[in-house]
Amino acid sequence: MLPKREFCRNFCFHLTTNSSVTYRLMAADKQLTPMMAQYRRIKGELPKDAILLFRLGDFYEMFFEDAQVAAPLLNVALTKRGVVPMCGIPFHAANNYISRLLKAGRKVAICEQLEEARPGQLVKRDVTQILSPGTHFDERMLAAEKNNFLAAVYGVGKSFGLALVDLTTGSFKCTELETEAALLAELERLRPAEIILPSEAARLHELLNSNFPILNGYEDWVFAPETALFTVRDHFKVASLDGFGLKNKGAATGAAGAVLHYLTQHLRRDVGHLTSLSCYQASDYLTLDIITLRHLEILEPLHRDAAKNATLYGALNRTVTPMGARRLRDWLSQPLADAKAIGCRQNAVQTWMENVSALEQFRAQLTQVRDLERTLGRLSAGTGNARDLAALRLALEQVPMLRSILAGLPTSGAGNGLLQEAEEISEPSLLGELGSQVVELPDLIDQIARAIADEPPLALKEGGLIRDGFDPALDELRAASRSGKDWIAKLQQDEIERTGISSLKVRFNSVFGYYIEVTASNLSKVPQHYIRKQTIANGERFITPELKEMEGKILGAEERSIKLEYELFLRVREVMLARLPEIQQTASALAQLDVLGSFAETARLYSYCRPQVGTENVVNIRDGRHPVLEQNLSEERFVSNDTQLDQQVQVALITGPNMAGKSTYIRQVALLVLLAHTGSFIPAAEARVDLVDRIFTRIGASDDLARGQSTFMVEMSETANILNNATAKSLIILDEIGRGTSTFDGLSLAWSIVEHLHNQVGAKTLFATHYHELTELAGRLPRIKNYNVAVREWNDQIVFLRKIIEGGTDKSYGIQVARLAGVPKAVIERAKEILHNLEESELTPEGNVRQQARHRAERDKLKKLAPPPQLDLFGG
Ligand SMILES: Nc1ncnc2c1ncn2[C@@H]1O[C@H](COP(=O)(O)OP(=O)(O)OP(=O)(O)O)[C@@H](O)[C@H]1O
Repeated sequence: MLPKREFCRNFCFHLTTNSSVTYRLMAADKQLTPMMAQYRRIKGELPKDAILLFRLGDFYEMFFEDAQVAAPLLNVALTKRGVVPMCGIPFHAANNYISRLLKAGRKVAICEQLEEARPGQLVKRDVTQILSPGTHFDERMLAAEKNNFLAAVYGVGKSFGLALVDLTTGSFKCTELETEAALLAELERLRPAEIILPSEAARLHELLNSNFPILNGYEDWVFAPETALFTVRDHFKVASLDGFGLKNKGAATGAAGAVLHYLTQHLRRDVGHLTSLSCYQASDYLTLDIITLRHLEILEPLHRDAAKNATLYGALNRTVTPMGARRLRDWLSQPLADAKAIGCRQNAVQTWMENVSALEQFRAQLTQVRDLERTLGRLSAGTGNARDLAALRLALEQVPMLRSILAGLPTSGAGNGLLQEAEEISEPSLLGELGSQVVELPDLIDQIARAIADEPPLALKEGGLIRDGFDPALDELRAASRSGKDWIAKLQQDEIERTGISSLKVRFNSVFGYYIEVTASNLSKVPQHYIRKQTIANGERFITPELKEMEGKILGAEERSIKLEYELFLRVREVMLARLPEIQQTASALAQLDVLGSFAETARLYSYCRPQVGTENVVNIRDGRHPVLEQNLSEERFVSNDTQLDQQVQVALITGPNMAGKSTYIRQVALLVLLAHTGSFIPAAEARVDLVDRIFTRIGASDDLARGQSTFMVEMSETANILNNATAKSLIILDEIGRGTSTFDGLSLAWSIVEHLHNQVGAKTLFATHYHELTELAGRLPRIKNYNVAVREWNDQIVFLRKIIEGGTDKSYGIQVARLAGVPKAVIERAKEILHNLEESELTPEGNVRQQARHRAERDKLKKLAPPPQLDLFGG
C-alpha cells in the first residue's frame, strides 16, 4: 500500500495531470481537474498575500507561488509536478510550520477536508481559518505577559487614528494622536505584531516602515470615516458612537472601523468577543516619547542580551497572573497625568501594605485565576477546548473568596499623613470599586462543573469531555457502548472455553475493528465459522458475523456519543458566551487588582515609600534608589541619594569621574518620577514628586546608521526635540551632551543648551557632564546648582563612594578608570605624562611641551568675566 501522502499525490495528480502539459491545463479553467478547479476557486477567494495550505490526506500542500515563497521559509523541499511547483508539510506537525510562516510576517489560510476522502471522488474542502501575525492564537508565539496587537493607523489632516485589537484577550481600544512622534511613541509602547494602514497612504508607509516590521496596506475606502462609522456601529449594534467617546473623532473611527473590517472580511474571523471599545486620550497620561521609552528601559532592555529583569517592568513585576503582568506593562509605559487618579492607586497600594496577611491571601487565591482573559479569548473565538472551560470554572470559583477578602479591607486606604492633597482622603476606594466589578457567576460554575469532566482531553472530537449524568442521551449511548464492550470481554472467555484455545484473544485496531487472534500452534482448533482476515507473523486474525454486528453497535454508539459530547460542549460554551461581558469585566478588574497587589508586594519587599504628588513643580526625594539596579547589584550595596528640584534649583549639573554613577543617578530620578505617576510607591525614604507633563531623556550614544545618521547627528536631533517640546512642567535628563564632537564644539553646545533650558524653557533638568567648565554656570545663573559624585583618592587609586554631593569637580580620573579596566601599565604611565603636560601647557604631536598654557589662561579669563553674554566662553 502507498503511504498516505503518495496516495494523495497520485490520486490528485491522477485527477490533475498525466502529462507535462499540466500548466496549460491549469491555465484553462474548463480543462482543470475537479480538484485543481476547487483549489483555484478557494485560492481566488482569499486575500492575495495569504499562503494557502491545502489539505490532502495527511498533508497540507502548497502550490505555485505559495510553494515557492513558503518552501525556503519552512525549510522543506520544493518539488514539481509537471511544471507546477509544490511543497507540503505533514498535518500533525502543521502548527510548527504555520508559526514559522507567521513569524516571517505571512498570512496563512488553512483549507480543510470537510468530509472523509473517498477514492475517485472530490472531497469537500473549505478555508476554516486565515491567520496573520497579529491575529493568531498560537501559544508558542504568544508571550504570556505581552499583548498581541493588531493595529490600524489612519491619518486625517494632522491627526492619526490608532486602533488596537488583541484577539487573544478581547481587548479593543483606540485613540487619536496629534503628531508623528506621538504616533511612533505609542506604537513603540504597544509593539503591535501587525499594522494595517491605507494602501495609498505613502507618507504613513514611509514613516512606519523603518520602525515596525509587519505593515500591511489595506483598502483605503475601508478607513474612510463614513464607512468605518457604519462598520463599528454595525459591530456593536448601536446607533451612535458617541458613547464610545468617538464623537468628532474621524481618524480614530476610521482606524477602528478598518481593523474590524480587516478581521471580519479579510481574515473572516469571528470577533463577537470584542464586546467593548475604549477610546483613550493621550492627555490623560504622562507623555513618554519613543526615545525615553527605550532609553529608560521601561519595558525592554536596550541590549538584547541584557538580563530579562534589567528593565523597570522586570524589577517591578510581582504579578501573579499573566493578565496582571500585561496590565503592569501598560501602567508602566502609560503613567497617569492626574493627581487624583494617582492618589486612588496609591490608596489601594497603601491599604494592601497595611493589611499584609490579606494581601498574601488575595495573591495566593488570585494565582488560580491564571490567564482568564486569554481563556475567554480562545473560547469565544472558537479555538478553545474543554480544558479552557475547566480553567474558566477554576477562575470563577476563586471569585467569592477574592471578593470577601476585598470586602474585609478598610474602605479608605489613605490616612498616614503623607498625602498632600486633602481631597484625596475622600476618594472612593479603588479596591472597593474594582471589587464591585468582580462578578460572581455561580450558575455558570455549576453548569460547567456538572458538564465538563475533571481532566478533559485537549481534543474536542475524541470524547471524554462530558461527565456521566449530565445528559441522559449521552448516558444511554455510553451504556450501549459499555455493554457492548462487556459483551466482547465475555466473548473472549466463551470462545476460549468453546475452542479450548487458552491463548485466544479478542482485540481491536482501527483498520479491522474487533477481531479474534489465534496463535499459529492453535490454528487447527479454529472453528469453521471463523472468517480469516489476516495472517500475522505468529498466527492469524479472524472475525465472526456476531462479532462484527456487536462492533457496529459499539462503534455506532461511540461515534454518536462523541458527536453528542461535542454538541454539549458547544452548548455549555453558549451559556458562557451569554455572560461574556461580565466575565471580561471581572478579568479586567482582577488584572488591575493584580497590579496593585504587585505594587504593594514590591513596596513591601524593598521598603518603598508613598510619594506625595502635588502640582507645584517640586521633586524632592530623600534617599532615592535606582529601582532596577538596586535589585540587580551583586557585588556592591546600592548607595541611596537625594534629589532636590524646585523653585530654587531648576537645573542640577552633575560632574564626577567616569564610572562614578552619574548616569545611574539621573536615570534613577527619571524612573522614580515616572514610577510615582503610575501610582506605585517608589524606592526612597521619603519623596514628593509633583506632576510633570513629559519626561525627556537624552542618554548614551547610539548610531542610527540604518537611517544614515551619525552618533552626533542622533544626539543633536534628540536634543532638538527636547529644546523644541519641553515645557516648564517637564523633566529632562541629559547625559553628556556634546560628547560626540570636538571638545570646544561640544562644550559650547552644552553650555548654550543649559542656558536655554534655564532661561527659556524652565524645565527641571538633570545634566550629567564631563565638561567641568560648565560648573561655571552655577555662578552665573540663579537656578543652576552643581553636584558631583564623591570619590576618595587613595595611593593613586580611586574608591567610588557613589554619593551625590553639592559642588563641582574638576577631575575626571579617566586614567585611573582606564587602569581599573586593564589598560596596559605602559600606556597608563605615558597617559599620565601627557596629562601632566596638558595641564601645564599645550603639546607637540610627540606629547612634549610647546608653549605656555593658553587653555588655562582662557579658563581664568572666563572666571573673571562679569555675568553673561553667553558667547564669551572662548572669546578673546
Ligand atoms: N548609587 C550607586 N550605588 C551602587 N553602585 C552604583 C551606584 N551608582 C552607580 N553604581 C555602579 O557604578 C556603575 C557605573 O555607573 P554609571 O554608568 O552611572 O557611571 P557614570 O558616572 O555615568 O560613568 P561614565 O561617565 O563613564 O559614563 C554602575 O554600572 C553601577 O554598577
